[in-house]
Amino acid sequence: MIDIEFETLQALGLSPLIASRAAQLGAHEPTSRLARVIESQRDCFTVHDGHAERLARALPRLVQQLQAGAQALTIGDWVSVQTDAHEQAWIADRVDPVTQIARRANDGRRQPLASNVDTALLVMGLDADFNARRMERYIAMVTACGVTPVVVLTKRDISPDAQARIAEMSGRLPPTVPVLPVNGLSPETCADLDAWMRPGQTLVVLGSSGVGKSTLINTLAGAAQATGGVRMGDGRGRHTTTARSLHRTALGACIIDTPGLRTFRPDADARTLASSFDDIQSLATHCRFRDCHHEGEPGCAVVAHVDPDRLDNYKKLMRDAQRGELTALERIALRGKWKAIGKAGSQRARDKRS
Ligand SMILES: Nc1nc2c(ncn2[C@@H]2O[C@H](COP(=O)(O)OP(=O)(O)OP(=O)(O)O)[C@@H](O)[C@H]2O)c(=O)[nH]1
Ligand SMILES: [Zn+2]
Repeated sequence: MIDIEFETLQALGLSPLIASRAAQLGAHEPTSRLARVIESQRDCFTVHDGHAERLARALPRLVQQLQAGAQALTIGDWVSVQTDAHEQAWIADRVDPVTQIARRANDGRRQPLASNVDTALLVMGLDADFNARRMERYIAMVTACGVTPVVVLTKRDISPDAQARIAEMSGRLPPTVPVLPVNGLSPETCADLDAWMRPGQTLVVLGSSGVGKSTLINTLAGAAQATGGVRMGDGRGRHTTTARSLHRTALGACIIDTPGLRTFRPDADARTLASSFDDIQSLATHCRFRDCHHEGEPGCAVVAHVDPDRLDNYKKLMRDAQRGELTALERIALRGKWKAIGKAGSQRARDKRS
């Protein structure tokens, strides 16, 4: 069995659930240690075992095993690391993640963004970046992964439309989703986020490029230096967001930085995605017709109470997700059908002209 120093590793986000899963990993080697992936490059990882960080590669056996399950190692994963005779560190096993945020790449492949995350800080600027629809999609994506969404609206100090935009966002989201307007540069932001930053917690920061993700992390982690905490992921004291990295914060939580993320295709089915629109779903039970499409039917409770743009966004997300659930063959058949319809249409147009 692998040796686990719970207290030491809790500072890196180890929870009792992950520790019990890790305890079931076979220790192939006496040198095996539990560690967390705190930075991921292309095929090399920085892992931290609570004492020191080091570079490690994954054993080809593990890479193949993960690939077979459409998985890959990613930042936040807990792994067992062994050292060979040349002092090279190898990742031999991975603990099944408790949560994982993933998206679908354009080619349909599953792309994990971060593992073992409790809370996602969904960062959006109150300036030109502001887009409530995109925020709803972020919320659906992380909720579907079992991660708690917290909306962080940055640049409240410099945006003339801040008040109206804060009201718009809080007005259309269900009250279960916290909306926090902040000035990411101000240390007061730490207090606003206090509730999600307890020791053992892991947060991920998601949002478009330039919205203030790094600024927020610097503010949250910066205080760590004052209290003697360790800042990880970047030994040079300068922050770059070309790769993902995990940082410790003053309050004991870990926080994962990601490069700007504008578009994503959620990796979840329609029903799972719908869970972040439970306001719509519970209102739908009050519609007069059981199969109401909320498109102007009489006695529709949804249209009467939900922001119309939010409802549109919900419908679009459901359509996208259902499309995503089609198998490759079904997609080809569907494309063939549309092509045939298009051809028939242009033939009709030609017939008309001649
Ligand atoms: N006034 C003000 N400026 C902010 C705030 N948040 C971020 N900024 C500024 O916005 C710019 C972009 O912030 P970053 O933290 O680099 O943005 P990012 O999201 O990490 O960007 P990427 O690394 O490209 O993904 C910087 O000049 C910050 O100083 C805020 O709340 N108020
Ligand atoms: Zn209805």
